[in-house]
Amino acid sequence: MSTTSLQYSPTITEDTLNLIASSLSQQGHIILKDALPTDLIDELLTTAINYEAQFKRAGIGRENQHQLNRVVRTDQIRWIDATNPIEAAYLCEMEGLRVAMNKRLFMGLFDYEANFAHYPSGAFYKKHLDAFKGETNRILTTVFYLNEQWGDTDGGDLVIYDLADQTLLQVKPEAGTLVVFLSDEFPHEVKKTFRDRYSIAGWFRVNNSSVNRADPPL
Ligand SMILES: O=C(O)CCC(=O)C(=O)O
Ligand SMILES: [Fe+2]
Repeated sequence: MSTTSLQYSPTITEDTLNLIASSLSQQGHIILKDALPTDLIDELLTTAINYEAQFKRAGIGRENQHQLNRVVRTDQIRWIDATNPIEAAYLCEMEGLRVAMNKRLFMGLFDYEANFAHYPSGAFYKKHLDAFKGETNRILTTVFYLNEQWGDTDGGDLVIYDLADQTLLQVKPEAGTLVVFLSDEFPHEVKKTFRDRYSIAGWFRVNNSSVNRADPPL
């Protein structure tokens, strides 16, 4: 089936979903190679490149901290547009993952937000956590890579640490690789890249009203 079809259905198998669930519950992270169909990867990469003009400098925290932001990260992002069939196909895959993790791990994941990211040569993202315990509705991070034939000297590795700052994993941003980890447990960084590096970063979230708010309100 064409990935541009409106009838797109998720392709991740039950076996793989079981593997993801058991790995998340035991280690809190998983790296999957060749996670999605190659024609979808190609179309996502083409989409990212074609919409280059819409990418904006990525920020962290408040806008008035932009100087600081440039020290922390130098990538450019564009939020996923669900009206584009290619991007909708990616969201459909992630929706399958969301439902499967809720069913297997009772995670209560409510929705998903995601952006394309472009790291031009020289770009990086210093070590950070995507979420802080009790302060966020981001629960589970996903990163999906779109880069064909990533070489050993191309840089741009994702390095994942534990909360004691020990290196756990080093991941090449190779097309088809999907990384999933608990957002508040794994500091991570993107090493300086030496060629254009394209990815989709996303976060499964719990319902906002269940975080940071008294229930019922006082
Ligand atoms: O692209 C990556 O490997 C990770 C990106 C990341 O950490 C983020 O966008 O929060
Ligand atoms: Fe991150």
